Amino acid sequence: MVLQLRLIPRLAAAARLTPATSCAPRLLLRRAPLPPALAMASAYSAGYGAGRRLLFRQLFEKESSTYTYLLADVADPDRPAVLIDPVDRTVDRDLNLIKELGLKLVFAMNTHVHADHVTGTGLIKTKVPGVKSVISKASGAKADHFVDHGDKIHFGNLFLEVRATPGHTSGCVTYVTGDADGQPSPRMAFTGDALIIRACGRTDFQGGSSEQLYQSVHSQIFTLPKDTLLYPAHDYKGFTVSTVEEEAAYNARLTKDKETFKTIMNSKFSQVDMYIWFIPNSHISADMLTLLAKLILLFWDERKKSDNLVSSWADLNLSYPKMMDVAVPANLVCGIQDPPPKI
Ligand SMILES: N[C@@H](CCC(=O)N[C@@H](CSS)C(=O)NCC(=O)O)C(=O)O
Repeated sequence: MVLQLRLIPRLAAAARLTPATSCAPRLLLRRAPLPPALAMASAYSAGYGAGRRLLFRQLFEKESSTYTYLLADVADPDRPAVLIDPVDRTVDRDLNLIKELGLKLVFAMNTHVHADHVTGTGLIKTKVPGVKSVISKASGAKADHFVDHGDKIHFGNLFLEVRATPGHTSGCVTYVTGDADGQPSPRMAFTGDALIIRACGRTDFQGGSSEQLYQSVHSQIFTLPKDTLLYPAHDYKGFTVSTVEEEAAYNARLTKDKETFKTIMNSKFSQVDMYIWFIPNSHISADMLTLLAKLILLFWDERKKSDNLVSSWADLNLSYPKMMDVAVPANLVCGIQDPPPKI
């Protein structure tokens, strides 16, 4: 009896029956099991009824804590797929998965020019002919296809809408699943580094602007339906997904008013500014200078705590990404130089 009860929900899922109808064993056995690929697709897809066509995977690259996203229309006979923010180090893993699932990769897209890892888009193009790389026009990077705010990227009967969300870099975009019948429900937003779960991307290089980032998130992400699933390009704390409702309530930086947000985002600079002012204006020994610097930092930390401005979640004390000098120039050309022309 116990065995039977355990089996019924599984069989019902395989036969796509609701639990309410699953109590009739006759019905359970009438339907042949789904072919493995389709059964897998429905287990990891979103949407309802005929719109149940999205296959979705979240993939992780551990050196840079980057998420790559795979989306495919498995109801289309060609099973067209897109990859968002692939990393060069994990290209083979991603392409093997795509092959195993019988998908046809059409677009390798970036949310922005990354500073902490080399994009996999160029490498993918050398391994899978016909794949087109995609990035925003505002990024200034090279690609096959440039997007602007409001554009749509179609793969089969699914599409992603492009929303400009500058601030982390001047060319950042968020890709959002379509708002139409047959598109995934709830919607899904791939925020790049504009929004990280309970945090956001830094704004201290690559044309970053805290003013712009605040505006971008509040106007382009927090205005999406509350149940929209948010998928960032990075996570450093072990989170995988959030929602608009959750981030609008609990994001340690973006729930603050704009001026407080700007203070949080620029806090590292405030410390640096103090050193820059202090050093040429002092005639004291190096030891004394170090002691004073420590006292200033201590005072600064205490002030932050007492102001209750920033929780440990929000605190920005970031050194430049280790790979920045390599990653940025490489990512401006799709992560890989074009092969020299054959003469
Ligand atoms: N330590 C890492 C870089 C960490 C970092 O700066 N992450 C960026 C996104 S990648 S440019 C960021 O915006 N972080 C915001 C945050 O609050 O963590 C390395 O050396 O690569």
